[in-house]
Amino acid sequence: MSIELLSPAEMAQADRKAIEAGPFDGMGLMRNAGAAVAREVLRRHPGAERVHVLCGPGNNGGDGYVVARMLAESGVPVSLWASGEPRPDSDAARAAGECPLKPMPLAGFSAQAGSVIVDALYGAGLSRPVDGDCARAVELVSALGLPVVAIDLPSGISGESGKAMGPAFRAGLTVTFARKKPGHLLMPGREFCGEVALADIGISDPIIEGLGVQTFVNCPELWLAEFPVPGVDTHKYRRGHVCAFSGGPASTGAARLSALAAARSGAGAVTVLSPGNALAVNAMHLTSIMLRKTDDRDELDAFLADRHPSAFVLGPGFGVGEKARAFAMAVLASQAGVGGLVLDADGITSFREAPDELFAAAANAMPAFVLTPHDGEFARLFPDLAADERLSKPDRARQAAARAHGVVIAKGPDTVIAAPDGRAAVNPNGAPWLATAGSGDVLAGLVAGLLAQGMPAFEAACAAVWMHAEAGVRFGPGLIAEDLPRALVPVLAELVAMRCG
Ligand SMILES: NC(=O)C1=CN([C@@H]2O[C@H](COP(=O)(O)OP(=O)(O)OC[C@H]3O[C@@H](n4cnc5c(N)ncnc54)[C@H](O)[C@@H]3O)[C@@H](O)[C@H]2O)[C@@H](O)CC1
Ligand SMILES: Nc1ncnc2c1ncn2[C@@H]1O[C@H](COP(=O)(O)OP(=O)(O)O)[C@@H](O)[C@H]1O
Ligand SMILES: [K+]
Repeated sequence: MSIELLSPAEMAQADRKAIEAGPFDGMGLMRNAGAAVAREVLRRHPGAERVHVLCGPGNNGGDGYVVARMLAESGVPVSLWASGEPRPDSDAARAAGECPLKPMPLAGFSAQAGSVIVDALYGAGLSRPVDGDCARAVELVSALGLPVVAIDLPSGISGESGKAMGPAFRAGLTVTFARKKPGHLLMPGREFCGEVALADIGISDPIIEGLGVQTFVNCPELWLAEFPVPGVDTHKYRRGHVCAFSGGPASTGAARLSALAAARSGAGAVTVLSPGNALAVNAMHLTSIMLRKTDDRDELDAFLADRHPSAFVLGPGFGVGEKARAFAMAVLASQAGVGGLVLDADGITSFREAPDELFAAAANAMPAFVLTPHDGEFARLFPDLAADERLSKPDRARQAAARAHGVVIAKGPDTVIAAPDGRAAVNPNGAPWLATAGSGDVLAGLVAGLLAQGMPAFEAACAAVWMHAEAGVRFGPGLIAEDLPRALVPVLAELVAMRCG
């Protein structure tokens, strides 16, 4: 698997273990890294009039000296600029020694149109905002609009969090090594990296597997083995029964979007649980989806005992207040074999004054518990985590999941899915077409649909987020939430084929 996302500390550990295991020493890895970058520069910019290689004092700069040497050996005009001397006796110093070009001080850096920039100032070791000559170089390159190839990460971007620590290069291509880092996928890092190319520099898969990495790219490889495919002898209730709670007569559409998505995901039966005064409007718009009057806790308990549903969506269009809290608590307390509760939107907001009550109920619940907050909803349940600027999005989601005793889907352009056991996945395939009213309701229904089919909560949440994004991307401009359930069909077909093939 190459879906692990390595933190800078894990990458340094991989580096050490690879050197111990051989055959490459630190210098060998650095030569491999530099060679991979030089290859990409030659391939992507064959007509470059000049390549300016900007080297920092650490190993990222070391990679830069290798690139400068190899490009010069290939006959490319190269200018070499350094922000400082490498530490004596370091691999970077050796790489500088092997380079026939003498670096010029970065303070004097200038470049012309037609040039390409190789950013080897800082990579994984960036520990504070870039300033001084480096910040000036970032400004100049951006003012000239020159193409940038970044080594490992664009200087100024945190590999851990994707945050811009002050000025940062905007690369067209970032070449990274062994595995991607969270900062390549998290915003705004994803924007600053441009295309990310992964190069093998001789760090083997068993070394990465031995690191115990807990952060992953969210892609089918992560959850396909758990993806539900019905047996030939199945029947509709065995494929799972999802229920979506509807709001009042003026806000019923959201629950129907969740219901439709759950049905498309493969749940065999779906019921909208509606207040009595909204039954008529719901009935007008439902065909294969069932409808049942559910006005209070007694009616809900009767339904649970009578129909043994498998998963619930509570929140989309539901309204904020005591009724949402009571229904959520009833589902979590159910001993009737309910597989899961997805709490979204108004369901989340209803607990803003009493999140601990919700989390305590989830701790003792039989049903799996999944929360699907966007940033605003996240801050309502976890104000301290939302305000903590030191946390990366995956760490914030991980802590929230542990506290909530449930899986947290922290939504946005870089949706993160986290489990209470510390696993986190960063979604790579989101697109802005998904930012449309009701899109989150569809996602909540998809998660419930997969839970109802017996998929474990973390995998169900990851699969739903990926499928939702994939459907949105493929549909593209003009997407509205109503389109998403239908747009899922080809995505589902491919997943089922991959799973069975
Ligand atoms: N870990 C690995 O497996 C490999 C790493 N390689 C390269 O090594 C890089 C990491 O090297 P380093 O750990 O030396 O780190 P960097 O080269 O990114 O940073 C160098 C040093 O600069 C200092 N520094 C950080 N931010 C600064 C700032 N804003 N202003 C001034 N100084 C600052 C830090 O103390 C850091 O030690 C990777 O990004 C990659 O390019 C490659 O050589 C191949 C193998
Ligand atoms: N810029 C973006 N790029 C990719 N996905 C996005 C972006 N903005 C929002 N989304 C996704 O769209 C959905 C919006 O959900 P939500 O905010 O709950 O909206 P609603 O309540 O209207 O359905 C989420 O899945 C979110 O991850
Ligand atoms: K860099």
